[in-house]
Formats: sequence, structure tokens, C-alpha cells
Amino acid sequence: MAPQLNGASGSAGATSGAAAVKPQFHHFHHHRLAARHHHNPSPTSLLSKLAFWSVCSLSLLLAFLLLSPSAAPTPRVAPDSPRRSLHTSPSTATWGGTAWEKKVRASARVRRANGRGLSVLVTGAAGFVGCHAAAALRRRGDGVLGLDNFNDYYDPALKRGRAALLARSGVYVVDGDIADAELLDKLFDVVPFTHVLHLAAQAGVRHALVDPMSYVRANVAGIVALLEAARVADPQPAIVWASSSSVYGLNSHVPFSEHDRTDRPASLYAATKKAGEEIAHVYNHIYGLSLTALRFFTVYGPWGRPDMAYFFFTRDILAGRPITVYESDGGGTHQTTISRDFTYIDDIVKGCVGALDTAGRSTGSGGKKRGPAPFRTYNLGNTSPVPVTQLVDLLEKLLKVKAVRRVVKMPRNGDVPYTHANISLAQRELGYRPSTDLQTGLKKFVRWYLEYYMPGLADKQKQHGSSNSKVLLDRNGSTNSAG
Ligand SMILES: O=C(O)[C@H]1O[C@H](OP(=O)(O)OP(=O)(O)OC[C@H]2O[C@@H](n3ccc(=O)[nH]c3=O)[C@H](O)[C@@H]2O)[C@H](O)[C@@H](O)[C@@H]1O
Repeated sequence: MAPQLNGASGSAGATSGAAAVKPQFHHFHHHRLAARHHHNPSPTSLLSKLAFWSVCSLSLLLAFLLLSPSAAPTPRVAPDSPRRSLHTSPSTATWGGTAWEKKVRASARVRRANGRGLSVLVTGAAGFVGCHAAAALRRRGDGVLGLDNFNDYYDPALKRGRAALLARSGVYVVDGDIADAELLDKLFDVVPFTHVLHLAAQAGVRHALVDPMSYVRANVAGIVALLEAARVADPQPAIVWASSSSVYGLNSHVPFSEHDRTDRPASLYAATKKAGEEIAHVYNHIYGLSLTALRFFTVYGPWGRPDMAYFFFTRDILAGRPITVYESDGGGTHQTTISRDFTYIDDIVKGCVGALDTAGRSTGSGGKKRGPAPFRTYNLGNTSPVPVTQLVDLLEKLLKVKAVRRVVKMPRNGDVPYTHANISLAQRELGYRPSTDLQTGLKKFVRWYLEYYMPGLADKQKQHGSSNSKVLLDRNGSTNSAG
């Protein structure tokens, strides 16, 4: 049986370039666009125009009815007729129709007895952080609707598994892309979201060398699409979103504080996250959107991302394959050991929830700013960096298998040598208090990993209280599909 979420995501619930694809909800979209760009004419000209167009419309309608007996007015949304969304990923996504809207509304409905909860759109909800955050919000009775395009940056079956768990607790994850402006408009039309937790992104530092444009589409075009939809939404939601510790780039002042320099990114991934922070500022400044950026520090845990080192180290150690461990070239930095401020998923989720709960309101309406709105940035880390070599030691101990280590000088692949969060601001303003050390968190991850990918072995381990590496090797080859 698949394990339950117990309190875990940073996935690529990413976008794909939808701009070039022909929209399909023409009548609806144009209606909204007209509403956005209309300017205010004088009352007299408005009246005469109204009279003129009323006469024209009535005559046209009369002629139409006389000439076409079967004609009926076009409904704003076709009942139960699913539409293909604007995907470029290999998705069979459909949205629209009465039944779909009903599902969307039901999922976003607040379940607290006093009715005073949040109604949150969680983008990237089938991702690592997204699924854990959505589950946590639902547990306390908030209304939650997920959005994810289930792309294949890593095994989409893992994303489907997370979405299936959410479905069991009543959270519906819409299969759609954050660059799909029509879909976003539709969602904000159907549900008056109070908040958006925007976690859909193209994650991963090193993959930016392989597919740079996917970062631009998801992390730049994607966030603009979301903010565009949010600015015209009524009510305007408050937005909390995932930035990254990687924005600190070549900063050498430790621990990293929100006041430190973030203008020297070391990877395209970091540059797109930093761009997101600047873009968010624009929408706060012009449209009064309440915006909070959370700089996550190397989040790990059950249901995690297979592209992250702790995850694929586990997989490769179990399979007896060598792992590559980077070491510093000692190039004049303050650190000679490659370290990360690994942060456990449940702590990150508490930080996300704290940010949602304390986010002040957006002040705009109908796209017009009515006053200054909050603009906040917080580090969410663990404040205790651990060398990657020690991460491997811990995994060896938990898996009871010796790793085959290939130690190499860190290549120039976008990685930075060291991260360490100063979290005093989040502590003060969000009540953020991380409480899980790496050993405890990894233990939970390993337990999940074995149960999810190697259920038979996990049972055996439970029975005998130990594992046999030979069995691990044999079984892993046939059962592991991650990565
Ligand atoms: O917190 C962040 O800002 C970022 O954390 C992670 O990025 P990273 O910290 O690089 O996490 P991993 O890719 O899991 O790497 C962890 C450590 O292992 C090292 N590593 C990675 C891969 C490898 O083969 N060998 C190796 O030693 C890396 O250099 C790094 O020090 C995520 O992948 C990013 O999406 C996120 O934004």
C-alpha cells in the first residue's frame, strides 16, 4: 500500500510555453480582455452609444431568430464539454464544463466550522512541496485547489501518486499549465481565492545547463502569467511563492541574510528565481498585489524530488552504483567543504502556512491599486549546514549499505559551495521554527523510499530489524523507477 503523506514537495509543476498555441475559449477570453482595457467615456456619449448598439443588437437578434429556428445563445461555458488545455507537455489534460467547475468549487471550499479559513490555489500541487503544503492546509480545514501540468522533468508517476493522495483528502489537482492564461482566468472566475501558494516552477540547479528555456518558460513567463491573472481577479488574492536560496549565488557573507547581495547568481535557475523576485516587486508596486517570496534551502523528505542528490544517492547506493560527491576546489572561499543547509519538508510547510496566515491583503481591485500592499522576503532554512560527505555517511548508516564514492572537484555546473540561512526574520514575523535535524529527516525519507519503491524489502527490514545489502541490490534493480 502506498504510504500516506505525513505532514512533504519542490517540484517542477512547471509551465510550458503556451503563448504560441491558439486559445480555444475565444468568446470568454475576449470578454475579459475587453473588461481589462476599457476606458471611461462621458455619460452622454455612453447613453447615445448604448441606444445605438441596443437597436442594432435587437434587429440582429430578431433577424437571427427568424432566419434560424434552431439557434440558441452560446453559453459562457459549455456544459460538461471538456476542453484541451494549452499544453506542450505530453498531457491529455482537459478542463471546463459544469461538472469540472463543480469539482473546482468543492475542492476550494473552506471546511472549517466557523467558515473562516483560507481558500488557496496551490500551483505545483503535484510537486514535492506543493503536495505537502496542500495536504497541511486541507487538514486544518482550508479550501485548497491544486494546479499542476504533470510534466516529465522527473517521473510523472510520482506526481500522479502525490495527486492521488491529495484526491483522497478532497483536494482536486487541475491538470493544467500556469502559462495558460485562459485557464487561470477561468479558475479565478470560478473561485474567489483569498490566497495563492505559487510553487509551480522548473526546479533543479544543474538541469539549467541542459534545458535553459524550460526555466524561462516556467519561472519567468509562468510567474508573469500568474500575476497577470491575479491582478485582475476580484478579489485580488495574496500571493506567497517559492524563491530559492540559490539567489544568494556568490554571496560569501554567512549566514545568508535577506539583506545580503543577490545580484551574482551562479546558475540560470538562480537567475530566473531572482527575476521572479523582481517581477513580483513590479506587480506589488503597480497593482497592489500582496507578495511574499520564500527562499527555500535544499528541501528534502518523503515524496521528494528524484533529481535531488539525497534522493538519487539513495537510489544509487541501494543499486550498488557509484555516486559522485563534489568537493571544493578550495578556491579562496571561506569554506573548503561542500555543504547545504538541508531543510526538512514539514518545517518548510510550516513556514509556507505561516507566510499565508500573516500575508496582508492585496489592495487592488479590477487591476487598479488602491494603496500600498505588503512585499516580503524570507529565508526558510534549517540554520545548520551539513557537509555533503556527512549526508552520504548518514545514508550509508540508514540504508546499511556502503556507498561507492567517486570524489571529484565541483564542476562549474551552477552549484554553489555552501548555503546557510539566517532565519531570524522568518522566526520573528512568521513564527518559523525548524525542528528536524538531518538525521531524523533522512530516516523518515528512507523509510518512505523503501516502502514506496521496494515494499517487500521494507517489510523484511521491519521483521528482521536489519537489511541485507545483497537483497537490496537485487531487488532495487527491478523495482526502482524513479529519477
Ligand atoms: O535550496 C535551494 O535553493 C535549491 O536546493 C536544491 O539545490 P541543491 O542545494 O543544489 O540540492 P541538490 O541538487 O540536491 O545538491 C545537494 C548537494 O549535493 C551536491 N551534489 C549534487 C549532485 C552530485 O552528483 N553530487 C554532489 O555532490 C551539490 O553540489 C550540493 O552541494 C534544489 O534542487 C533547488 O531546486 C533549490 O532551489
